[in-house]
Amino acid sequence: MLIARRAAISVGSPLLSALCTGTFTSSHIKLSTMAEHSPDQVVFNKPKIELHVHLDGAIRVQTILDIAKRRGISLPANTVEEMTSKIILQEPATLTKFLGKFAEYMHVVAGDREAIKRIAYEFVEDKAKEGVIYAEVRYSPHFLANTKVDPLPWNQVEGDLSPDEVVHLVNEGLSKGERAFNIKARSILCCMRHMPSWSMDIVELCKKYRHEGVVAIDLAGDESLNCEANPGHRKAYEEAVRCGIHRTVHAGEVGPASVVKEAVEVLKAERVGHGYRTLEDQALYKKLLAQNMHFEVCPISSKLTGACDSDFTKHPAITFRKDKANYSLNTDDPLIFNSTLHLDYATAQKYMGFTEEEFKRVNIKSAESCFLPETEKKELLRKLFTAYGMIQSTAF
Ligand SMILES: O=c1[nH]cnc2c1ncn2[C@H]1C[C@H](O)[C@@H](CO)O1
Repeated sequence: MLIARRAAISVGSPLLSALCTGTFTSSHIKLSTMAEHSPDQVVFNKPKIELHVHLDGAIRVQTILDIAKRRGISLPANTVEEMTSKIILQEPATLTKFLGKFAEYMHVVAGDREAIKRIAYEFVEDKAKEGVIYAEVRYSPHFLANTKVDPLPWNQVEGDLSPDEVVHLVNEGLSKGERAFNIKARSILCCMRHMPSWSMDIVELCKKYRHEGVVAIDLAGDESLNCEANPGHRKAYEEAVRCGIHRTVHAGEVGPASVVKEAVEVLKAERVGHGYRTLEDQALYKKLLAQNMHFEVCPISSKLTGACDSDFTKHPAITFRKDKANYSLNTDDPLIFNSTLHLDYATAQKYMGFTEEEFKRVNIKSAESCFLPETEKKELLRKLFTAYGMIQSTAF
C-alpha cells in the first residue's frame, strides 16, 4: 500500500495545486493516496540536507496502526486512509490547532520502547528514500516518556520509560537506520514553550548524549500563546552556551519579530526555526543577513499552520532567495501535512521561482549551518560539491 506522503508529487499534480490554492479537500487525500511514485516527478533529484523536521511529526500512519494493534489501543480508524484523514491538516489552520493534531496519535507511541526505536529507524529510511544524506531530527523526550515527566503527557498511566531512556532509544533507532540506509542522522532535543520546568532536563540530556548523536537544543511549541522566553528556558539556553551545545529556536513562525530578536540576542540561537516574521523588522532582518543567520524554512508547513499567506507567491522564502540569505528547505511535520520533502521543493520551484542552482545553494548553506563537528561538516560539504558537479571554492 502506498500512502500519500510516500509519493513524490508532480509540479502539476492536483495535490500540489490544491495545497497552493487552499482547496485541499478529502477528495485530494484519496487522489494523493493513489499517486504513483515516479522519479521524474522529483524536482531536485540530488543529495539533500534536512535540518528542521520533528520526529513525532514524521511517523508513518501504518506504524501508528501497527503499534496501536500490538498494544491494544483503540483508534478512531483502522485503515491508513481513514487514519490519515483524521491526523492531517487539510486546510490552513492556526499553529494552536495544528499542535492539537499530535494528540490524535502520540498516546500510541509514547511510553513504548519498541515503538520509539521503530519510528526513529523508519524516519531514517524515509529520509534516505527522499535523497536526504544528512538529517537533524528533533523531538521532545518528555512527550515520549511515561515516568519522570510532570505532568504525564497524553493521559498516559505512569510507567517506567523516562525522558533519558527515550533519548537513548531514539539514538539507537537512528544509528541502526544510519547503518542500514547509509545516510547520517543526528538529533535535536526540544524544550517546549509551555513547559519551562522541563528545559533544564533537556540541556542536561544534550550534554549527556552529545557524543551519541544529539547535536543541539531547540525551543518548540506555541509561540502564539507565549511570546517571551520564560526564565526556565533562558537558564537552559545559558547552560547550553556555557557547555558549547548548539542552539536553535522556533521564532517568528507565528510570533512577532521580537521573538526572533530575543531568540538570537537572549537565547543565543545560532539558527532560527522558521523566522518568517523577521521580515516585519527590516533593521533586524538586515542585521541577521549580515550575521549569516540561518533560517529553517518549511514551505508547506508555513501555509497549513497559518504562519504565512496561503498564496505561495507571497512567501518570505522568495525574499530570502532574492537576498541570498542563509536558509534551508524542510518538511517540519510531514505526517500532519501529508507531505514529502519533494513536495516542499516542488512548491518552491513552481510558486517561488526556485531553480536547480538555488536548490544547490540552499543545500550547501544547510550543510554549512548544520550542527555537525567541523571535520564531519567539511566531509558533508565535499559530498555535496561532488554530487552537484561543483568546484568547492564556488562562492554564493
Ligand atoms: O511548526 C512547529 N512549531 C512549533 N512547534 C512545533 C512545530 N511542529 C512541531 N512542534 C512541536 C510539537 C511536537 O510535539 C514538538 C516536539 O517535536 O514540537
